Amino acid sequence: METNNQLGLPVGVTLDRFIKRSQSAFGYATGELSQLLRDIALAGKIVNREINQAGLIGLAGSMGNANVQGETQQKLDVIANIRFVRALKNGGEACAIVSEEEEDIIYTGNDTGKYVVAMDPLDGSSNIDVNVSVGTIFSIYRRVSPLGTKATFEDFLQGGEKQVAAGYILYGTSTMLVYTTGHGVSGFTYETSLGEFFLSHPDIKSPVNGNMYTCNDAYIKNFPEMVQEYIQRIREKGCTARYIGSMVADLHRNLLKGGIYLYPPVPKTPDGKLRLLYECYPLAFLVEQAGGKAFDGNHRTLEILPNYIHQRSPLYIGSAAMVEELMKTIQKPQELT
Ligand SMILES: O=P(O)(O)OC[C@H]1O[C@](O)(COP(=O)(O)O)[C@@H](O)[C@@H]1O
Ligand SMILES: [Mg+2]
Ligand SMILES: [Mg+2]
Repeated sequence: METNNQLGLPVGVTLDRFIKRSQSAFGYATGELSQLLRDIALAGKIVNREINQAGLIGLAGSMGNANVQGETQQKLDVIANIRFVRALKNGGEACAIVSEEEEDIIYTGNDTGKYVVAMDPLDGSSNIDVNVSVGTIFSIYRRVSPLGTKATFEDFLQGGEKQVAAGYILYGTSTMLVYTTGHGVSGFTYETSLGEFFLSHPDIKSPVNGNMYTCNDAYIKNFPEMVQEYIQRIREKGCTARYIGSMVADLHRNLLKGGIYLYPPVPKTPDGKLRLLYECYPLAFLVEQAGGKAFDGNHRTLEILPNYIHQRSPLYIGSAAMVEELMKTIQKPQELT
């Protein structure tokens, strides 16, 4: 029976039992982080149900207004945001939230909460109405501001290496929760009739190499020259292209099968499109924990210093050997000068 060798727990164990065992094994003994992970899983179950029935319960389509990113908000972007904020408020462990869907810090009223959460409530919004996989991404920090006070920007701008937990929920052919607390990566599959997440992917290790690259082909001609050179070279080596357009779904495939996801700076988004706090950092933490790598073209993603809660960043992430080869290619001209 395949087990999570660090905890010795078999496939099929419930998320709750896994969290309990992790709490004692990895010393986050006071239980608040465990409860926070449970609150996120609970909100994920509710959002899963609403995504599945969106077309029946009037949740398809756009809200008609734009979020802080200037992107049109889909109804499910807003609903997912409401569900996660409510679950974190009621859970009591998070004192504040940064969400893709809201400009400012969201105060939960739990000023004694030890944690702050940055989240992308619904990732892959362009795919919502066409029944293609979408996701939720979350990142958790222990606050640095004093307990009992209002959280501050500093609590969110600690840098990717200060994350205590991160992960995603993938609403796909099956619904999965995949997360890390810095002790490896485990995946749980949601069993709808029992309403439970069960361990299905213990100790996920990303293949060192892969034969898939993932980027929006329409933008390639505007990619940095060396990135274009790298893509051309791996194509000639037989790499195939896969692009769902929902980062969580694309990353999950590459995490399990091997591959590289690229979202370079392009004229439309010169700083990259993806958001550092609730897309790049959490996925970089998770991919590194699975043996992969993540860069912005110059720096390791987790070492990028944040200065704004909705800051964007280029992202190259995936199988270690593929990302390393890309980094060497990007840095080659600099070495030659
Ligand atoms: O449409 P593009 O430019 O290819 O961008 C697709 C990327 O943008 C995203 O949709 C951004 O995330 P949101 O949907 O949360 O805004 C990623 O999931 C996806 O990889
Ligand atoms: Mg997103
Ligand atoms: Mg989103």
